[in-house]
Amino acid sequence: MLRIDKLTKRFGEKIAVDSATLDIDKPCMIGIIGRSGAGKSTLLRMLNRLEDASGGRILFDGREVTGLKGRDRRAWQSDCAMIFQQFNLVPRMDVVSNVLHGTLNRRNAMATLFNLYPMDDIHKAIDILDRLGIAEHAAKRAEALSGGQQQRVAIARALMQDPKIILADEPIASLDPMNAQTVMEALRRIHEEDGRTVIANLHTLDTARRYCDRVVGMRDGRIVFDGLPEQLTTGVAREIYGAGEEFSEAATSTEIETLEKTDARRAAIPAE
Ligand SMILES: Nc1ncnc2c1ncn2[C@@H]1O[C@H](COP(=O)(O)OP(=O)(O)OP(=O)(O)O)[C@@H](O)[C@H]1O
Repeated sequence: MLRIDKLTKRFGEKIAVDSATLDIDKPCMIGIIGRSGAGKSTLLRMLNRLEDASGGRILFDGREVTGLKGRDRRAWQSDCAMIFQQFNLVPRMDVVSNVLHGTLNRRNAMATLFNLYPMDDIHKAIDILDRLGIAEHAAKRAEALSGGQQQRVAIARALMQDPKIILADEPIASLDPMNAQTVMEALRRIHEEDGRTVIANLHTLDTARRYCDRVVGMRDGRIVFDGLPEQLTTGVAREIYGAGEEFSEAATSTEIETLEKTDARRAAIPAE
């Protein structure tokens, strides 16, 4: 299905992604972990062709996408929709219009200029919002919604493109634990119910373990781990993060239960 072959990105002297190779042979949910600067965002941006590769290839269903230009490149970008940490919505625009923006690639300039959307698309947008549990907010301005709701609007906009792959760059990094859970559950459902592949950069290990079928670890631009969530032991995590004995998973957690456990443990320690 998706093959990444020795994909490399250089920024001057800096090698941000160093000969990354990945084979995804069936739809799945993949979490990419690694410390800040490991190359996770650059890898996703190359996959989506927001960034050109310096070397290597990306193949989807046997077709090379690394060199696509113009309309073909835009078609590929529709096939692998991207969502971002900061949602990238138009804050003052209503939720439905933000979702309909997902169809921009296939609409002509005049229709876009006058905000003319086919009725079918409007119904589809509302159905998607309903599926994500936020249809009641359809008429509100995006900026009036909570972070978790805004991220679900961004997911709805991505789904409007009917993508085969969803690339999520730190989708929950700006969210509180409750909203983070809702967004991760939405991404998981989209994978399970629609058979879409989801590749998400995540900064917490327990999120990767809990929601993903496969975890990829990056360090200094290289893929240093590619395995099942249960293989991601604390020792392996230390290797990926280049951390010592002081490395604590709970400290990086956004999962409600882990936080509660940590809080309970803290509460049990008598004050000095
Ligand atoms: N446009 C750019 N120009 C120069 N260097 C860049 C550029 N984009 C990324 N880099 C560098 O490439 C390396 C990888 O960055 P990248 O953002 O992919 O890492 P990351 O793992 O996603 O980190 P974070 O979690 O902080 O976003 C970093 O050293 C970064 O400074």
